[in-house]
Amino acid sequence: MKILNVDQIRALDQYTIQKEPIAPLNLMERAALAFVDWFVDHFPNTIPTKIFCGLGNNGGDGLAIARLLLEREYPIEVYVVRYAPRESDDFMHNHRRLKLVTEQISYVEYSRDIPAIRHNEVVIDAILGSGLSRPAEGIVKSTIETINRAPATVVSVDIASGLNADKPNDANDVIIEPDYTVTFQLPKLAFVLPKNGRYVGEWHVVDINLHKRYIDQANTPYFFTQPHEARLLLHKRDRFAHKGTFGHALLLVGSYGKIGAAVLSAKACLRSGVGLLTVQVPRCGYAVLQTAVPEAMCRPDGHQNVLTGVPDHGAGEAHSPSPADYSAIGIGPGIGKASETLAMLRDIIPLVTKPMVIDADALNLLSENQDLLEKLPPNSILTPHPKEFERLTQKWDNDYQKLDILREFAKKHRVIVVLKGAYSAVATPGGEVHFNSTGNPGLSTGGTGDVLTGVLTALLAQGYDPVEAAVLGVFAHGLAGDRVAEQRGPIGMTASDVIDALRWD
Ligand SMILES: NC(=O)C1=CN([C@@H]2O[C@H](COP(=O)(O)OP(=O)(O)OC[C@H]3O[C@@H](n4cnc5c(N)ncnc54)[C@H](O)[C@@H]3O)[C@@H](O)[C@H]2O)[C@@H](O)CC1
Ligand SMILES: Nc1ncnc2c1ncn2[C@@H]1O[C@H](COP(=O)(O)OP(=O)(O)O)[C@@H](O)[C@H]1O
Ligand SMILES: [K+]
Repeated sequence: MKILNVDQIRALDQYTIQKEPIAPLNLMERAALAFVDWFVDHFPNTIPTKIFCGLGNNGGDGLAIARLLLEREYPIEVYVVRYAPRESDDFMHNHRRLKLVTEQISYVEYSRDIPAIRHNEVVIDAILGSGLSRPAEGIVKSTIETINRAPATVVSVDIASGLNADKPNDANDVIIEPDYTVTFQLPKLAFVLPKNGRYVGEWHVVDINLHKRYIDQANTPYFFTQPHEARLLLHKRDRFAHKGTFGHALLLVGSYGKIGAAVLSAKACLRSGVGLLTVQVPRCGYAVLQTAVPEAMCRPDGHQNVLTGVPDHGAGEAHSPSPADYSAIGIGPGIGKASETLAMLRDIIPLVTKPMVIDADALNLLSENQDLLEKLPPNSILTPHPKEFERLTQKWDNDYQKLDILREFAKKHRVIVVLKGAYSAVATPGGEVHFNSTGNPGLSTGGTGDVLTGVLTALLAQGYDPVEAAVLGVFAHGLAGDRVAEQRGPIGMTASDVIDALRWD
């Protein structure tokens, strides 16, 4: 699903009005109906509901929503926040229509007009929508502050009043902090950015049938991965497949005290469909790995505690792993930053020609030795969390600047970057960013990143296109986390649970 900017959303509305064609007022009615369908599924018509409307089309939506909810016998009170002398045409139409069915419209011009809001009430916020052009001030600001202080449940129409849909807000902007946002047709970029969490709440997209042709043709770097889109990426298995069909992965993982990371990534790799798996761990991890992951072959490193890439000659290993023997290589979980391990990276990276997966301390070593970035095989997948990404690049002032840095980095180094977190962002060398739709805060626990490395390495080994591997792998990893959260709640989730919950159908 595409994420469009405000100008494009406005153009999409106009395109729909002209090409469907549909009168603007009827389009507003369709939007209000879609909101109301969602609302009646979530709130019974016994809860007192206050609707705050601005004077633009978001306010017009609010008035239409009020009328439709009154028809459904919701106890509604309507407040029009009069911040300006002029209303939009469709606001005025809906105002007239609403006045035919209720006397209950109040006008908020001064602070004393703002009603008290109690805890058992619902507030519908239709003050300002995507037409926001400046920070909330005066009576708009006071109303927003009152709503934010109130103990009620708040639902924003389209977008929280005061929140910019596609650019940063100022630190002292006053913005509605809703429990829910019900948005029209497509998500806004603001919804997937960490700093906006409290200004979005739980968000839902409702379909209002805006014109598909415009959406199909619209240019945007931003996408939101939906379940059916991820599922389309999944390779079907041939009835006559054999284990050679699904590639041979090599994981270079673990150090003394972090062999668990090696085990987690290895298990996840096997649970993600790889044909064969070899894991190289320091000698101290040999017995652990052979016991915990019997399906994997294990190459002990020559070093007792850290990876050096030099084989353990005592174990009959004559050669360092030759990258050409493997269909994909994953490096990083638990490896630490020993100088011998850096030397291993320096040896191996220039020899690898196929895309590889780079995570954790391998990323940190790259940050400190940026010349290595130039040597990465094109389309390699880097999986930093925000701190690791900052070390690779620079500090950012806001989430939008972070996205610019992310896209620039992926383009410049011709790599795929999975910037992890809620709505993990997969940036491609072509400049696109795919935000993931699965996952939950239960995944914020040690080892889940190691699991992701195993998943992605398995997909590359099976011959997935690297961008598709990243989008699909991140989606499946988050979905596994969602399954665990559903079964046992998010709080007690472990990385091992996530591995067990991986499914590929
Ligand atoms: N155009 C359409 O066909 C549709 C529009 N829809 C609704 O329309 C909304 C966008 O409508 P508008 O473009 O009228 O935008 P708004 O409803 O956000 O209002 C914009 C108006 O408020 C003023 N304004 C902006 N920031 C302000 C501030 N901080 N304080 C006071 N006034 C401010 C602007 O100058 C403009 O006059 C969407 O969010 C959505 O709710 C939906 O009905 C779907 C269809
Ligand atoms: N709030 C969240 N919502 C969704 N996914 C999350 C959230 N917090 C963390 N995750 C996911 O959990 C994983 C954590 O990875 P990482 O930070 O590398 O952990 P570790 O290094 O302990 O393995 C990433 O895939 C990330 O996207
Ligand atoms: K709003």
